[in-house]
Amino acid sequence: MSKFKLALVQLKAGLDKKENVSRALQFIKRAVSEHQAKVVSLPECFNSPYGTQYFAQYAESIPGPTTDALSAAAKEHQIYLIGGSIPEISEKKLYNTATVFGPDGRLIATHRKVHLFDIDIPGKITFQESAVLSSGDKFCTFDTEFCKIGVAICYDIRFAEMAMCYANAGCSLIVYPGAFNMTTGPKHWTLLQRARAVDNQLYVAGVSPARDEQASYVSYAHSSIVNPWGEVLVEADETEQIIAADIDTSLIEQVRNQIPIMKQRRRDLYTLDSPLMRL
Ligand SMILES: NC(=O)CC(=O)C(=O)O
Repeated sequence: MSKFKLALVQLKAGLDKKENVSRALQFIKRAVSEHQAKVVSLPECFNSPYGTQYFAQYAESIPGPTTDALSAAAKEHQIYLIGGSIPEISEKKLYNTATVFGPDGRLIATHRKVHLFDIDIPGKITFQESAVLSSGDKFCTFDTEFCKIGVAICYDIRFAEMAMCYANAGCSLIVYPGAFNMTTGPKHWTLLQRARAVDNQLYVAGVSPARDEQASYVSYAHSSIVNPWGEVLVEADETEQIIAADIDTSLIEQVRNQIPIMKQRRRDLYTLDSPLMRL
């Protein structure tokens, strides 16, 4: 059983990459000083605007200037830092990639968005990440002294199977840096976080960029933290801010004992074992 403070930084990312990174660092400092956070997450594409036209222009290799800054921040504040995501370039391919740094500043995990955001809702939104990005082909979990944590990015949240694999691997919390939009966000963003939390009886956090009405892609924002009952513990509005909540792993045990779906699974009828999760 353990308890720790998780803080999410709902950052407003603009066109100036250096400015985005430097503001992210200021917010990380505040998350620690004002909320005593032990785990901090930034949003999807925190060092660039979100959009297929931006990925190549803002892409960096990992390690690179942005992730070097994250590593130093994690070490300075002695926290686990989930670096939202950044456009990554590797061997001429572009990825939407999250990095995770431990309290010693070491890169302990990376996640390349596995499910690319390709949708077409006529008259509302058409988006095709796969026109520019390549998808990742690995899952991402990391261990802390508090619990095991899973990371996935935005559209990945729509795939219940992935969250189940993370739960099956022992995660107590799944963090989704994500930038839902003004069409799908109001309908699905919080609902999906609550659904993944209830399906798996664990904590779920969604961390979004703040809304910028002038941007070509307008983020819904509303970062939130949901408990294993599927209750929203804290939810941001659309503005730039930090939200934080206690993650208490004893509640997971309690819920799983009271509603024991984890033990009642009919594994003779279906499988949850991904080869990626044989850790
Ligand atoms: N931006 C995304 O990756 C996902 C999204 O906005 C949605 O699923 O809706």
